Amino acid sequence: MLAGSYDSIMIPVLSRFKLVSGRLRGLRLIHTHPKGDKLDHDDMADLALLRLDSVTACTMNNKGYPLFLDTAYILPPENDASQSEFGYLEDSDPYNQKTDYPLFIEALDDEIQRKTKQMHISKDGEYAVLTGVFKSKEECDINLDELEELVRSAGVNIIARVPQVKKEIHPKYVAGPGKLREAVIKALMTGAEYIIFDNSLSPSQSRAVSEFTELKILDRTQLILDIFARRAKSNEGKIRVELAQLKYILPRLGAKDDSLSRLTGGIGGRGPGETKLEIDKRRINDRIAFLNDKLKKAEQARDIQRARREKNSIPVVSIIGYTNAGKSTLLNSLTKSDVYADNLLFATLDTSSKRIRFPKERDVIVTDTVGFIRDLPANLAGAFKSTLEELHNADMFLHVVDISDKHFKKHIKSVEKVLEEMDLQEKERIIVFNKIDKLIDEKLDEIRKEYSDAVYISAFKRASFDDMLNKIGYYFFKEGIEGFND
Ligand SMILES: Nc1nc2c(ncn2[C@@H]2O[C@H](COP(=O)(O)OP(=O)(O)OP(=O)(O)O)[C@@H](O)[C@H]2O)c(=O)[nH]1
Ligand SMILES: [Mg+2]
Repeated sequence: MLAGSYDSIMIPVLSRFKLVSGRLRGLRLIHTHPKGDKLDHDDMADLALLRLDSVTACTMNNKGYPLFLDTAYILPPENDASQSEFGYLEDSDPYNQKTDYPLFIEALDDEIQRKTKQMHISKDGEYAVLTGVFKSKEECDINLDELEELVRSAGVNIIARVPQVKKEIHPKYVAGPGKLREAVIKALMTGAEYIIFDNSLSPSQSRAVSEFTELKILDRTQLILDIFARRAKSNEGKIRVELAQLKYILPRLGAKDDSLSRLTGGIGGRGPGETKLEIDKRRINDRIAFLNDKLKKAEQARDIQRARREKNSIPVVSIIGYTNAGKSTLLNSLTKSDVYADNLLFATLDTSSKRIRFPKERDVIVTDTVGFIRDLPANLAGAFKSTLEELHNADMFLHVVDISDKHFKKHIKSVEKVLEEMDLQEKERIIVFNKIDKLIDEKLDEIRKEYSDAVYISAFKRASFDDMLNKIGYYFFKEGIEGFND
């Protein structure tokens, strides 16, 4: 029971009635409209955003007796977007209600659950609605395609995109409140647990959006962190990821415990360490200090290792390139080894080094690296400095490019930008166009004309490596690879 003023009531946080995706809240709102209007825009917003079982406005006559009941409820989701989202009860006489309410809602809830499940292609896993604000339609498509790959790599399914093309971002909510509301409703309607922003959310935006909805909110940085957290294998890699996660969370800690648990949860609760609800800033700071200390020790160990390798003066070739270009696959076929490669972004997070032997027993060390990505969030760029710093020790880069990706030119640019930022642009470099098996001949010829210096391979087929190996051989030993594959 809530008492409001003449023209509004405040609905408190409904944490006692947990929101379960693809279901109704188990709560109906019946309230008076002293002014005599029927259900208005705000009522419908509450119905959708709070996912109430139903909302009823009761108008009254001038003596204060109930006159008319106007009741709306959420309809089960339809694949047809033009379908209405709400239904209305005919039952409007306050003194003669005919609806068996519990029965009606139970049936509706079942139907919503059934229809929501039908919309989910895969039975397992969680679903996300993607959103973001983009300067142009083109930027929107490219970024959302990539975000979709990232989300998929994090093991989450995508149910819808609700983007906004607009020059300016909304200072508080990033997307305009109307757009955010649309995304939230879409998520609730489709049983999605997440709303994922392509934009980076500042701490205050992150808090504002988390207060707007009970759904889990992630931005691109968090998503990448989450993927990193899953994949990091080495001691140092794990420390760096956890540090980046903690530093990300710290300024976002709000007053509300509830949003805190959602912020720190990450996907499937893979937040940093064992930190859950009870974390506070002090404990996070303690943990950061502890990890920094551990990191220093790990770095010292690595420097010793590296110094040892440098003494050997064996040429080092580093395989670099955009994420998912096929770097690890190439390393595997090149060195007949078994480094983890998968059709996921950031499959590789720790560098691995392998040797290949050129004729006359000359060795070359080949290293695999973490994939590049555009606008790597600043705190992450730092986190992976160690991985990329090894690039300074390389004598040559193989810049692997997935030419079957329609955005491959953009990927080349992103990689070159990172090289420039790291002052590595002068290093010897071979552009290796990979996945030629996925292209038709005409398209391949076209690209060959444009990039005549590049070599063309399929990382699956060693037979396609001759050109590349010859180039490497000539660069280091002034000699090709005649007899290399014998
Ligand atoms: N068709 C085709 N697929 C390839 C080729 N090379 C790699 N792939 C596939 O591309 C996907 C990515 O390969 P990875 O080797 O993991 O890519 P990566 O560059 O190491 O990716 P990250 O470590 O995530 O940055 C895998 O599914 C590979 O099987 C190729 O020549 N042809
Ligand atoms: Mg890899």
